Amino acid sequence: MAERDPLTAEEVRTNLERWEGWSGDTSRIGKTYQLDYYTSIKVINEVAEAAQRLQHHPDIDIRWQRLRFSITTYSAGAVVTPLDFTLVAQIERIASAHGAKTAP
Ligand SMILES: C[C@H](O)[C@H](O)[C@H]1CNC2=NC(N)=NC(=O)C2=N1
Repeated sequence: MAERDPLTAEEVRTNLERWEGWSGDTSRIGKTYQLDYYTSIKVINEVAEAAQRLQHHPDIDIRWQRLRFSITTYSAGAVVTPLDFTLVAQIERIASAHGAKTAP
């Protein structure tokens, strides 16, 4: 299984179960955090560094008290791949280090 090979629906489901608040399907996965704007900017900066290292970049939506990441592998045809979950792990590490909670 190469990092940019499409995951099956079952593989996506199994991977999603490991990460609180992440949801999606074989096309895209995402999570919304409850986090203040200023701290979200710090999180985004660190996630951007991880994205550069991985050469894999999340779509990001930032609002006053919400920060949402949405991920797909465009180069594989906008499907979910193992690389997306590698990025999830990085986002979770950074977000939790800044006290981010799963949005209700
Ligand atoms: C060559 C490689 O596909 C591209 O450089 C990278 C860049 N970052 C990327 N980010 C995301 N989300 N999906 C991609 O397919 C992707 N491709």
